[in-house]
Amino acid sequence: MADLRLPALRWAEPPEGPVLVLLDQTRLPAEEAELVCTDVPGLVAAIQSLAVRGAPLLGIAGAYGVALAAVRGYDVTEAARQLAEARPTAVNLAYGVGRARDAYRSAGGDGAAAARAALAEARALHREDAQGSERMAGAGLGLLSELLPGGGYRLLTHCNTGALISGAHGTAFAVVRAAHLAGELRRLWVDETRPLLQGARLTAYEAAREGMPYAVLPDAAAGSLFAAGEVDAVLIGADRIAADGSVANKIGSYPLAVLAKHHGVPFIVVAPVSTVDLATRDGAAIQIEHRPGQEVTEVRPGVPVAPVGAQAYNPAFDVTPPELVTAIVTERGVVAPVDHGNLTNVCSETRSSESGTGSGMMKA
Ligand SMILES: CSC[C@@H](O)[C@@H](O)C(=O)COP(=O)(O)O
Repeated sequence: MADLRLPALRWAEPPEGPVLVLLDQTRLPAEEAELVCTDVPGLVAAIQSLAVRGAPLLGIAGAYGVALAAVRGYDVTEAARQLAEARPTAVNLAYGVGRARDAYRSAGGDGAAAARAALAEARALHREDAQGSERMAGAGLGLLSELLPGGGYRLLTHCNTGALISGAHGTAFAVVRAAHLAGELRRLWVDETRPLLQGARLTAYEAAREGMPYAVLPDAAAGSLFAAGEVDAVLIGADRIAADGSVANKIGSYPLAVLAKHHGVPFIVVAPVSTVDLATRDGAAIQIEHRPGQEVTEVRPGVPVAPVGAQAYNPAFDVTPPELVTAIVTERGVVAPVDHGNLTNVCSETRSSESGTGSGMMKA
């Protein structure tokens, strides 16, 4: 079964008024339950609790959140500010919020027509994400066949990057899925992704629904897997890519990049151009979200594993420097991140170039 029974997110207009309906990711895989957001504080809470999460979907949710504020007659500027600040690392959130807010302002900044413009922009972003996901899947599969001509890939992924974070099949997971559909996926290694288990709970859920050959491993077991020669490539998504090609992604991505380099394995980042932030100079300038210590000291909310009062270090993301990244797959093609001109070029490509799914490294 290819697709989720419930979409990751949908706009609905029941008689009581428009709402944004989220598939509550905190309850997966035990149950597919929806969470209905009627206002911006509710959506901000859903973003912060990770009921809705993953960089591309945060952008889409943020855009719909602005539309929700607009159609319900709230202060759109303030709503946009609250949404954009809900989580700091994934640049897509501020990007999606900004697009809907700008559309609202361009349509007069008040009233029904402006609200319709914000909603239309959110829907456009949602569609673009779906189209971009398909292009990344094609480009990523092309890259895999170039890098690993023998086929039969054993791929390692981290966190969750599939249909749960996308209007289609996601970022890195869309490439894995394309490999599976092409009959070339021998094994998907799924990092459990401590502490919130996006891999064990969500990626395994998606892989199972797709009928993939997959196995979950503790993050700390990745080294032994590389040492045993069981990994052909690492595929991850990104929350923000700085101008120098540094990649912020879920905590635990950087150690995988170091392992991949040590073992001569390609480390591939799959992300839409909206994740590239040319205004952030380098990795050191990326703001990393730090989350409550209880996510580490408790095995689940209210069930402690560490002694009472234990301190915790709980960054949600880390930064992988460009020299450890083999390639960045975008919807506009594949770039080598160490050459700074490549990222600038791929971001400034005209939309007409988006029809291409070429997997060749773009020249700076
Ligand atoms: C979904 S594409 C890339 C990233 O957003 C993803 O890998 C990730 O790190 C998500 O983190 P999360 O804290 O679950 O929102």
